[in-house]
Formats: sequence, C-alpha cells, structure tokens
Amino acid sequence: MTEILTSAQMRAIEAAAIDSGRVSGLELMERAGRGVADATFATWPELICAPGRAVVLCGPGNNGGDGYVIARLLFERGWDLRLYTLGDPARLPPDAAANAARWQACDIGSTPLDPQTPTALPEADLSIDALFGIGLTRPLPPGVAGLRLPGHRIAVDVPSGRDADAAQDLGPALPADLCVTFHREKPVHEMLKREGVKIVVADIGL
Ligand SMILES: NC(=O)C1=CN([C@@H]2O[C@H](COP(=O)(O)OP(=O)(O)OC[C@H]3O[C@@H](n4cnc5c(N)ncnc54)[C@H](O)[C@@H]3O)[C@@H](O)[C@H]2O)[C@H](O)CC1
Ligand SMILES: [K+]
Repeated sequence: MTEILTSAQMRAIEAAAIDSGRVSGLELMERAGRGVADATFATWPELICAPGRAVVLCGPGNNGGDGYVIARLLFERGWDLRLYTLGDPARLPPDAAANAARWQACDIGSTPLDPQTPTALPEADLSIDALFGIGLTRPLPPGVAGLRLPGHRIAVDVPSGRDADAAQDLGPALPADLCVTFHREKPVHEMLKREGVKIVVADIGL
C-alpha cells in the first residue's frame, strides 16, 4: 500500500530535513527538478537523443523554482527553451530566486504571463507546468486557467489548479499527461490516476 502524505505532512518533512541540516531547500529543489527531467525522458525515451522545444511555465513560488531548475537542465541538454513567468520574479522565495538567477545566466530570458488574459503559447514538444504546486490556495486567475499547453504536458508536483489534498474544488485546472510528485503521493494523485494521468514519484532524498 503506497503511503500518501498530505501537503502539510510533506511540508513538515521537508522543514525537518532542512532544519536538521541534513539537506538544504536548494538541494531539494535541484533534486526535484532533476526528478522531473528524468521522469520525462523515461516516459518519452525518443526525446533523449532528439532535443526539441520546451515551454516552461514558472509560478511565483517554489513550484516555479522547480521550473527554473528543469529549464536549465533541458537547456544544458540542447533544448530550445521558452520560459514564461507568472508574478514578479523579484518576489520569489529564496530557493526559487536562486534558480531564477541561475536561469538568467543562461541568457535566454523569459516572458511574463498575463494573469487576466491567456497567453498564446508557441508549438513545442514539451510543456512544463511549474506554476503552482502544494501552495495553491485559491482558484487560478483566468489568464492561467485558459492556457493551452503544447506537446507532452508535464505537471510539476500537482497540475496547477488542483488541490494537492483533494479537499476542495478550486475550479478549472491545467491538463497533464504526466505528473511528477516528490517523496510520496498526495491525495490528489489517486484521482489523477483515475483520470488517466501518469503519476511518477521522484525520490528527493528525504
Ligand atoms: N524546499 C521546499 O520547500 C521544496 C519545495 N518544492 C516545490 O515547492 C512547491 C511548494 O512551493 P510554495 O512556494 O509553497 O507554493 P507554490 O509554488 O505551490 O505556490 C506559490 C504561491 O502562490 C500563491 N498562490 C496560491 N494560490 C494562488 C493563486 N490562485 N493565484 C496566485 N497566487 C497564488 C501562494 O502565495 C503560494 O505561496 C511544491 O509544490 C514543490 O513543487 C520542491 O519540489 C522541493 C523543495
Ligand atoms: K504545477
């Protein structure tokens, strides 16, 4: 029987690991990003030797931070990256801000998403939804809920718009073909499996 954690339990485990000095939040984020990249190539192995175009959507918190890690890892493998941001990158939490800075060093830039009006995203082989994870607290703004994700759609931790604890319906959510969560499944992942979404649990060393 797979152990399922609530988002609060997950946060407590992450905080305990960080507070103990066993691991940093930045290292956990790096492992999370690498776990998403690894699961993506394990799901679609034809992409391993054929870098294409990836659209990465980074939100205002640490889910977005995972997205910056994934964008950098794909860029290092020769992918054509188009990165979009929601919110003010200057207000990112520390670990996400550090990865946003590392992304800026790749000198590819990013495009802001309009929270009110959906941005027309370019065609791509992959789209990475790193907008919201376990921190979603209210329905998506219309400019996010209405996004049309190109190519294979990968959700980081939770598809944006879904409540990780499956305790409330937060309205329209972004679609996903693959959802990569961390350490243990959360309640929403059982529902997603029933909806046909492939769920992968990445080990981040907790
Ligand atoms: N070190 C760690 O904690 C790790 C976390 N991981 C990833 O982090 C996210 C959880 O990050 P968090 O910053 O707590 O929340 P989100 O990024 O999910 O949300 C960002 C932020 O957005 C605000 N918000 C909530 N709902 C809305 C809304 N509808 N519209 C606008 N803004 C909204 C709210 O303030 C949130 O704080 C987790 O899912 C992982 O992906 C790493 O993977 C591991 C290390
Ligand atoms: K997400």
